[in-house]
Amino acid sequence: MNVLVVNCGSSSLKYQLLDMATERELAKGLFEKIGDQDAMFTHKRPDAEKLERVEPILNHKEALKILLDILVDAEYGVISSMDEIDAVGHRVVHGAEKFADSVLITPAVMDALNECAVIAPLHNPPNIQGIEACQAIMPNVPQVAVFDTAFHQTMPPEAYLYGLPYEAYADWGIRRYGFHGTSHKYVAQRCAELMGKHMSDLRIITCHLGNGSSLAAIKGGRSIDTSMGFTPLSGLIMGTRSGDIDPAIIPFLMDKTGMNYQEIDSMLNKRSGVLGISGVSNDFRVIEEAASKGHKRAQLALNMFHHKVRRVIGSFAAVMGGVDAIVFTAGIGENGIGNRDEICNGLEYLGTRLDTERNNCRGVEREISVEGSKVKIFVIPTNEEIMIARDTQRITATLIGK
Ligand SMILES: Nc1ncnc2c1ncn2[C@@H]1O[C@H](COP(=O)(O)OP(=O)(O)O)[C@@H](O)[C@H]1O
Ligand SMILES: CC(=O)OP(=O)(O)O
Ligand SMILES: [Mg+2]
Repeated sequence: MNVLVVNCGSSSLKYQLLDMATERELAKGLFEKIGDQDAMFTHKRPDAEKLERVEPILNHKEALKILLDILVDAEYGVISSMDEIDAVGHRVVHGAEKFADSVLITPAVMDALNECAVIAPLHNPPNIQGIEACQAIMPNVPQVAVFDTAFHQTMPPEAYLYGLPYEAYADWGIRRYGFHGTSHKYVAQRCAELMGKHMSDLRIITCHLGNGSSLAAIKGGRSIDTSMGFTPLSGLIMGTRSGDIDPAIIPFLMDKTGMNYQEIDSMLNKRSGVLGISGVSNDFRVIEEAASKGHKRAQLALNMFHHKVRRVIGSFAAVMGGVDAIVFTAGIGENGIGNRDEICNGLEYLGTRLDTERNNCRGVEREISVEGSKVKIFVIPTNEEIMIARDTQRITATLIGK
């Protein structure tokens, strides 16, 4: 069975085509800056030259058309006709309490996704556009939605409820949902495999540190707490998102500056985080470069990020009654050698001992704690796509008889 995995961001589309008999990656690629005149398209199959193009791409539907043309292209293609795509799996960021598992997309599911879009305005609308575009182009191919929120549905109420009047939850569904669940689940499973243990015997803290960042406390294979909340805005300080702030700051700012709630929302989501603190960039590579040249606010942004990650690690060790392993993943977690070093510096009280030699790596799967460290530390490149493809196969297998 060939599964196409589609991950639509606000201005990007990442894809992978996988042969599920062997879980082999047939092709993968990325569209960036969709909507711009100079949108970028990169496509790669393991045995061929990488294709890179810059061209105007209007929207996600157009990106999907280009993608399907390339998949059957004589030079860069990997299948001879679109009939060889058996199913499509989509990343959907917010599924609220409606979805504790992946689902086959039906008209009723689409209605539910549209309802959830209200609480994930940055993420769900592009996810929905991606699904609709695929339905228009491949009307007979089954589509599956895989939710960032699903893995965290095991959190107990004391972890997911906010200290608001109970009606906020009962009437409006206001609670912590948590995100990046597919990534947290994948790296926790790999961590258990690398340790030669069952997830049920382990307490793992997974650190997904990318443009959006979140940590999860995974005890006995279940997410019992996570740093993101009702939306992906809360928790750690991120690229452009503030992370946790005192909610009283919002009415205070509205009163003092005359900003309306849309302006506040835009400030918190797009102009805050390490970008807002450093004034330099949301990209950690650029911030590190500036800090190394003595830019004080760039260094401050890095210090704040490390401090906040350490703070959450400490609190998650507390809620799990200890920790057996810490895993770093996503762009910064996989590549940020200095970031991992700074974060682990001061965690020794938990029983962690980072090996600086082993930590000198990027994008590889490896243990980075010293031999015999009581708490193991790992770098594990995430693979949300394989998780999405596996769920898509599981859910559509009987339907398409493969
Ligand atoms: N070598 C590196 N060192 C530090 N940070 C890096 C490195 N490579 C990538 N990153 C960071 O990873 C982040 C993007 O992570 P990623 O997981 O791809 O995010 P997203 O999926 O949210 O777009 C960027 O902020 C980038 O700075
Ligand atoms: C949920 C979330 O924050 O996703 P991303 O990191 O892709 O922005
Ligand atoms: Mg990501």
